[in-house]
Amino acid sequence: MPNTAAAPLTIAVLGAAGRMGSTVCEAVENAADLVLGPRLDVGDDVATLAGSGASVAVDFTVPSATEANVHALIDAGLHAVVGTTGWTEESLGRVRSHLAEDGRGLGVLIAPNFALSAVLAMRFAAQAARYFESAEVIELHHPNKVDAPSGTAVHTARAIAAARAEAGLAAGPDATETSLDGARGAVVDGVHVHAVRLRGLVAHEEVLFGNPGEQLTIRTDSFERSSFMPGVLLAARAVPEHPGLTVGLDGYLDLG
Ligand SMILES: NC(=O)C1=CN([C@@H]2O[C@H](COP(=O)(O)OP(=O)(O)OC[C@H]3O[C@@H](n4cnc5c(N)ncnc54)[C@H](OP(=O)(O)O)[C@@H]3O)[C@@H](O)[C@H]2O)C=CC1
Ligand SMILES: O=C(O)C1=N[C@H](C(=O)O)C[C@H](O)C1
Repeated sequence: MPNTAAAPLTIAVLGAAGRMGSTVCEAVENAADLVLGPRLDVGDDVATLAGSGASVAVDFTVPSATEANVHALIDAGLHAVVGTTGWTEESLGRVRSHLAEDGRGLGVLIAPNFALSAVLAMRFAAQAARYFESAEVIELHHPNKVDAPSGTAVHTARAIAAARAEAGLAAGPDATETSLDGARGAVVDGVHVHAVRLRGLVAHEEVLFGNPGEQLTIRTDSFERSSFMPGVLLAARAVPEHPGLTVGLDGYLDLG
């Protein structure tokens, strides 16, 4: 929904020179109801955003910087939309506490993936998880990606694990003895996650489910970073209306 408030929302961008940050700047500039505010990169002080006219900041930086950025944004009185990966239950908890202590009703959205196809894939995977003996996640990305496994894959695996636990499912069958470390990928809450890095890829994920005699594959593909922009802009417009911490864009969508 476009922002129809009297004053257009001014959006600051952190990591503005990066692959995602530069795409966000372009998308904001092309949105009639939004104004592009300060663009921050390495070495810029987030505190300068206080009084800059920006009310929302979008962060696509690096996992090692994003938590400090969010705390600084809260101190500066800005709502935050965060796509950067690397969040843990502990770091999310610290943001939740900071927002409660701050008491100004600021909103923070932290989402591992803003592409609608990925949001739906995560939702469908969580729904399917209870019905299959086996579940594994394969994420496939461009080779310049700094982290592995992807934030989306971690989020997907955690959701599958939670749904399996709720349904009382035991660990998936696996009698393999590995002769090389890493052969079975990383294990996130009991779910195996495999990371592929390949030139030509952008951002992709397959969630594999298996039962005797049948399989289900859920796949999402982002071929271009433009795929993330409708979700980022939706979040930037909506975050002032969602005080507190929200994890996942589905928290702003009516997915039923
Ligand atoms: N949620 C989603 O839908 C998506 C999430 N992502 C995630 O977004 C993040 C960024 O990805 P991507 O754009 O590809 O990465 P890039 O490396 O292209 O961009 C990151 C940018 O952040 C800058 N930067 C690093 N530290 C800081 C800091 N402290 N303050 C401000 N800027 C900083 C970097 O500068 P420099 O290069 O000079 O270090 C760089 O310009 C990753 O965590 C990625 O996983 C990516 C795509 C979609
Ligand atoms: O670094 C990327 O490119 C992406 N990062 C996010 C992640 O780690 O899940 C989202 C998307 O997969 C693209």
